[in-house]
Amino acid sequence: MILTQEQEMIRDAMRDFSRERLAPFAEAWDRDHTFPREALKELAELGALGMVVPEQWGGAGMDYMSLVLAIEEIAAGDGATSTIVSVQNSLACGIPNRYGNDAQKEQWLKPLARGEMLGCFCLTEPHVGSDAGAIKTTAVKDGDAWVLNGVKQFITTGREADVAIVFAVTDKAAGKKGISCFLVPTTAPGYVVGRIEEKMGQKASDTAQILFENCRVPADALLGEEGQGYKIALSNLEAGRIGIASQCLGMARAALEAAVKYAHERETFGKPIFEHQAVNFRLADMATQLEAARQLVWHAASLKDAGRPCLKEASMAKLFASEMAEKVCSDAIQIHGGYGYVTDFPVERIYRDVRVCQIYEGASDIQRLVIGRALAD
Ligand SMILES: CC(C)(COP(=O)(O)OP(=O)(O)OC[C@H]1O[C@@H](n2cnc3c(N)ncnc32)[C@H](O)[C@@H]1OP(=O)(O)O)[C@@H](O)C(=O)NCCC(=O)NCCSC(=O)CCS(=O)O
Repeated sequence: MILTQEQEMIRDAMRDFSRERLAPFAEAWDRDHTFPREALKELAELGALGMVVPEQWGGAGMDYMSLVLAIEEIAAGDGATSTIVSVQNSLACGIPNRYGNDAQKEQWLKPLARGEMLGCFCLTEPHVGSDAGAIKTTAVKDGDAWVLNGVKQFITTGREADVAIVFAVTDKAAGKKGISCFLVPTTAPGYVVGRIEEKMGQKASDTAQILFENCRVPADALLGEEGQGYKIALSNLEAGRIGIASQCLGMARAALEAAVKYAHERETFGKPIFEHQAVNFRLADMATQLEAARQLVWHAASLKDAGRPCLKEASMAKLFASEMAEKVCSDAIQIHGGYGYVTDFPVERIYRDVRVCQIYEGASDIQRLVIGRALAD
């Protein structure tokens, strides 16, 4: 697939930004659990927080291909920042962009797309992850308001967000068709930030448990139709999964580049290890797997840009890219030997950061389930 000149320019600008403003700080942010607020502000100025939202609604009006290129570059600098950016674009902006009315777009989408606000996506619950249709959080109509009660789990940017997109049951008898979607300001009384998870990686991005304790929002907080929530969640996870797959490309590329550099510097048996065929072949396999994943991601993004269905292709891209990335990052550690296992080199952090890509926004086996179902059609 050949990129347009404009797409190449976006990629190059993001690459420069990532090298200067993300990569040099990623280790310290990880160590100190620092939320990258300043970097996000700068990314907002570059239009990277609402890339595919039309300009009319505060976005950059770009295509999905540009978004995946940007996410790859951001992830190459810092995996945690790329998660925040991916969730912001695909879910926090993606859902109101697609389902919001004009008033909701004015109030929420514009500041989200400009990056003046951050958003989070509250679907998963402590006992409900893959089986998303089984959520228990409720929203009950009370006069002119909705009152939400329940607990959401593993919410990216849950503590830092200004607005949450929340899925709750409004009609228990209707099953999955009784789930609705709400825009909840995080300042609403009853939006309570619970535990902040202590994670294996991506420590610069906050992952929170969110409690809804009689959280009262006005009637116009309902996003889309009552009962449409499950469909809204699943249809946007499709774009979310392309975003996660792009992150995998960036992190795997950073690990590959670190391994190539180290292989040129490190000598054994009288020559750089790059010249040992065992190492060179390993690097060749890593580069090939990475490129194969990139083609899947670009294919899914190009279908999305063409307005064509891409549920299966998005799942294929996420499945392959996330499993590829863990293997490439593991191989990068292997090439570094003992130095790959300590924090002096970036591959240790990247390996920890990339692991969750096989889990969030639909675990690998959920992607297999979606792909398998498509084979039956
Ligand atoms: C496991 C599942 C795939 C099971 O799905 P279901 O069988 O329960 O649902 P379906 O019957 O397939 O679909 C229900 C309904 O939605 C419509 N639908 C589905 N997909 C799309 C789509 N891509 N575009 C448009 N519409 C769609 C479908 O046609 C049905 O409509 P009708 O009823 O026919 O009218 C599913 O539960 C699943 O994907 N599970 C995984 C959930 C998941 O990924 N969770 C992660 C959440 S996010 C996270 O972890 C962190 C977020 S963040 O980083 O903070």
